[in-house]
Amino acid sequence: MIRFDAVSKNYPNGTTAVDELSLELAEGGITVLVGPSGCGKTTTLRMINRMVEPTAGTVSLRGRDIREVHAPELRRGIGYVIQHAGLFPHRTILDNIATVPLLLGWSRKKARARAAELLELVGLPSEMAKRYPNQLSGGQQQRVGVARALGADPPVLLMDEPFSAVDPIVRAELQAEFIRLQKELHKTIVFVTHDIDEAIKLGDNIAVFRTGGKLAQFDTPERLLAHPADDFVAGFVGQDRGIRRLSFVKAAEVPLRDGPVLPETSPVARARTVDEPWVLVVDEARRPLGWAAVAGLPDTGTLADAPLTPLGHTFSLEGDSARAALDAALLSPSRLAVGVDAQGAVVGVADAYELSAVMAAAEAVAAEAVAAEAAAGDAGADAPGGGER
Ligand SMILES: Nc1ncnc2c1ncn2[C@@H]1O[C@H](COP(=O)(O)OP(=O)(O)OP(=O)(O)O)[C@@H](O)[C@H]1O
Repeated sequence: MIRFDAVSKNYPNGTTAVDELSLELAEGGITVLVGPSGCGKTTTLRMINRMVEPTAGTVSLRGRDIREVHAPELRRGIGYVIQHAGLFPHRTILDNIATVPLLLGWSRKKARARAAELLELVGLPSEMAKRYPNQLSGGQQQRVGVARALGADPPVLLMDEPFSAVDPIVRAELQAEFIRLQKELHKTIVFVTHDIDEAIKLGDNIAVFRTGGKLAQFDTPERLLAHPADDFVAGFVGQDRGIRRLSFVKAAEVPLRDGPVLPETSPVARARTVDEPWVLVVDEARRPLGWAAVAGLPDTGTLADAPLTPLGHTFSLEGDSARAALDAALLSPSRLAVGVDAQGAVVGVADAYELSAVMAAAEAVAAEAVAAEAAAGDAGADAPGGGER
């Protein structure tokens, strides 16, 4: 859909910002451009909307060389979101979001109605419509930035480090919201970040750049972690890529055992018969209340009388990954992760050792997939950017 053919950008001072880039970005997917500072990510992004013109090569959009398209017309179909949202300080939030529809000649009423819809879409309350940007938090401003970029419902969205200027908690919220939004909108998104964790979380495909504007690898997150093309990529994706790979294993695939689970109505004597140092105490709906150390149990009474240590966190078999399960195990006082169903009821437990078995199984599946691809003789054809490249 967006295609780079041997594209280079050289500046008069001798800097090569992008060096012979050939890449094909899938329609309706999120492609993340990632790499160290100065490796040419922003330049690559801006060549898509002609804010930067290549020195050599061709960028095409849906098969059409973008040089043939008048820049303002091209940009109408391409939303653009930048790091600090870049909102107009003297316009209300609603008018900021209505910017593009107004530029397109929509009536003020229609543009504002669309802006109100977009405000809701990005998860902001309608009361914010009349405020000014400085009356919003950084995270809220970023949401407005996204809403504004969606103003004319462009099929393509370019996002340059949109979540980098906010704290880690807000950033995680924005990322989750962004994933939800994309499930609804199916835009073709090109997303720049220098953060490999963000790239892995958001990208359908990831292009890793190295300094000098060279593409080091273009692949799915799974393949990037499993098969980094060289030492640079391996170093960039980091030493803890084993743990990251657990993100691709569904928690539902984690083998659980029953574990030492007892209702709070159980007599403490019952907990002593369990051959474990900790028992998980649950309510009548099997929802976990906390861990009780068997050594610290009162002499008589029920588990409702026992001192409980908080769980840390549980993991959901419905939506979480094995990475969340491992985290839950590491934070649990008993070192057991507690898996719950959609109602929050305990299904079973697993320790870190058991979770490592899931990793081994996932590796075997990945190795099989690679072998099958190689056997089919088209190892490159299905990989992103493959095919006609
Ligand atoms: N107008 C310019 N004139 C000269 N060199 C430039 C110009 N714009 C960018 N560069 C250089 O081109 C290279 C790539 O810049 P670019 O902004 O694309 O990198 P980046 O990967 O987005 O970096 P960052 O993560 O730090 O934003 C850098 O070395 C930069 O200094």
